Amino acid sequence: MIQITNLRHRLIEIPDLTVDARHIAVIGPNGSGKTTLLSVCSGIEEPRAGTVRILGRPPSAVRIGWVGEFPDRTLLFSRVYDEIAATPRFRNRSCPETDERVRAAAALVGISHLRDAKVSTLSGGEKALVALAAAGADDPEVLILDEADSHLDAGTADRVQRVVRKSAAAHVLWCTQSMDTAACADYVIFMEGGVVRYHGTPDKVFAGLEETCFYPTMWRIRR
Ligand SMILES: Nc1ncnc2c1ncn2[C@@H]1O[C@H](COP(=O)(O)OP(=O)(O)OP(=O)(O)O)[C@@H](O)[C@H]1O
Repeated sequence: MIQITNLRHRLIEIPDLTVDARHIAVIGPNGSGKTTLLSVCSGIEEPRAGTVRILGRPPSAVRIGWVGEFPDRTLLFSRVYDEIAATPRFRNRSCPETDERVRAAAALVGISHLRDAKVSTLSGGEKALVALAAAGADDPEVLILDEADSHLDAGTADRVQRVVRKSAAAHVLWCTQSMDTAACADYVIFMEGGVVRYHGTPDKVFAGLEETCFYPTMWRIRR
């Protein structure tokens, strides 16, 4: 469960929000506060006021896998293998266990062939996949993805969706500009001007967005 109480940070103001769903999409216009909300939920930033509790704990006490929008800014190592191995190594896993985790995470994301590649030689989409493999390499309790699908072709974005759905994480918090992706979530949070304008099941949230550009294209076609 994710519980937000009296949260204020930059433009964000969320008095009270409790979400008990696994796959949560965060959507809304540019500048509405989506990344800010994800940063606070991941523990990257401490909120100015209020609290976030995930699985009953502050984010700093939760094992979180994070994939940012610009992997170029977050990938730390020059070799793909070392990037994926970083989390298990930081958690003092043994070398054989780390190796097993790296191989499994790379295979799951479909980048086994890139394990020994240099990060600098990868495309933007491949870097996003490396970041996803790294985020999932040490059994995160919560996966947080900030527009991780923004550089991916449709096929790769689909693969990422499938990988994320297979993850054993208790919550996947995913900010996306693809309303078709958001429509597949269990729960949707629509932000506008720093406040949560709508939240609930996709049916409920998109009912309020039917006349806007935020209505899923696939739903519009099917109507
Ligand atoms: N580090 C920062 N310091 C001050 N203001 C910031 C910082 N990061 C973001 N902001 C401001 O907070 C507001 C919300 O930004 P945020 O990145 O959370 O929006 P967003 O909904 O994720 O936008 P986008 O869809 O464009 O990525 C913006 O007005 C932005 O200028």
